[in-house]
Amino acid sequence: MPNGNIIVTDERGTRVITLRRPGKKNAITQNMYREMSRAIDTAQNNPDIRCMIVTGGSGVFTAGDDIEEFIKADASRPETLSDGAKFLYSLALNVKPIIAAVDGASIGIGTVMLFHCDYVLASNAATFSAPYINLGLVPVGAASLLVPSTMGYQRAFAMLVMGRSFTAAEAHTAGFVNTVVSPGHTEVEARKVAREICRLPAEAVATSRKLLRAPPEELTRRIDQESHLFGERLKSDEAIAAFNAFANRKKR
Ligand SMILES: C/C=C/C(=O)SCCNC(=O)CCNC(=O)[C@H](O)C(C)(C)COP(=O)(O)OP(=O)(O)OC[C@H]1O[C@@H](n2cnc3c(N)ncnc32)[C@H](O)[C@@H]1OP(=O)(O)O
Repeated sequence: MPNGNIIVTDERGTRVITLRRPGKKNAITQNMYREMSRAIDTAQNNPDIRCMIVTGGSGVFTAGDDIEEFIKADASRPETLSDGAKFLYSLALNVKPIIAAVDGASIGIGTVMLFHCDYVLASNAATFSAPYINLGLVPVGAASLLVPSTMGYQRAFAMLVMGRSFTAAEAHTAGFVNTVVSPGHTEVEARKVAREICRLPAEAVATSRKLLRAPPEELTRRIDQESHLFGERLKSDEAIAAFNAFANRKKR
């Protein structure tokens, strides 16, 4: 069932996937993961869809996984969070170019997702972090493979092990943002990039893209390894203390 927090529209060969949960900074629930997976999976064999755009609209990309769901999840049953895991597979197995439009904060899975995308536009108000460490967790989504291979070990260490945030300019220098634009302009620019891609010969795009990317089986193997460790970490004292601190932060 569509939940209203993910809006999917098809526009002249481009599927636009919009996260819309403004009251929660676009934090992603398991339902939202399901909707995003469906949008990506159903594009695979649809010849009318040439590329996709993922956007959070203006002001924020996403605050990452919904931490309230982590708190509610039964740590002995990691499958309660399995839609997130399936979404990572959808990204790894996707064969069509994805353009990301990032305006504002991109946190956790929001940032990891970008390393599976093909073209990333950011506003100069964008920030990028993957602060798994601050929650006592470890990276997911093949981040431990893709992040160092994209921007080098030391920058990856700062992001994934130290939990540092990157500005748009730093992300551009690090190589995972193609273009930095003014706030409020990421979607317009993403549509221009989409039109450019849609004009290219589709089969040659698909084959060239495949040559550039890590093999899907390598990505899914790393996703599985990370997910196993992530499941272990979810039960840890460090993670439980961090989730409770987030839940109680406004009560103090
Ligand atoms: C496997 C993948 C794992 C991950 O993705 S790990 C990363 C998880 N995400 C985070 O650690 C980020 C947590 N959120 C924040 O740090 C902050 O928020 C922001 C910096 C994004 C924004 O701060 P501010 O502008 O002060 O807004 P606000 O009052 O904190 O948030 C507005 C409402 O949004 C809810 N919210 C924000 N992020 C999340 C989240 N990740 N999960 C669940 N809810 C979230 C809040 O609670 C609040 O809601 P209410 O107004 O009802 O109190």
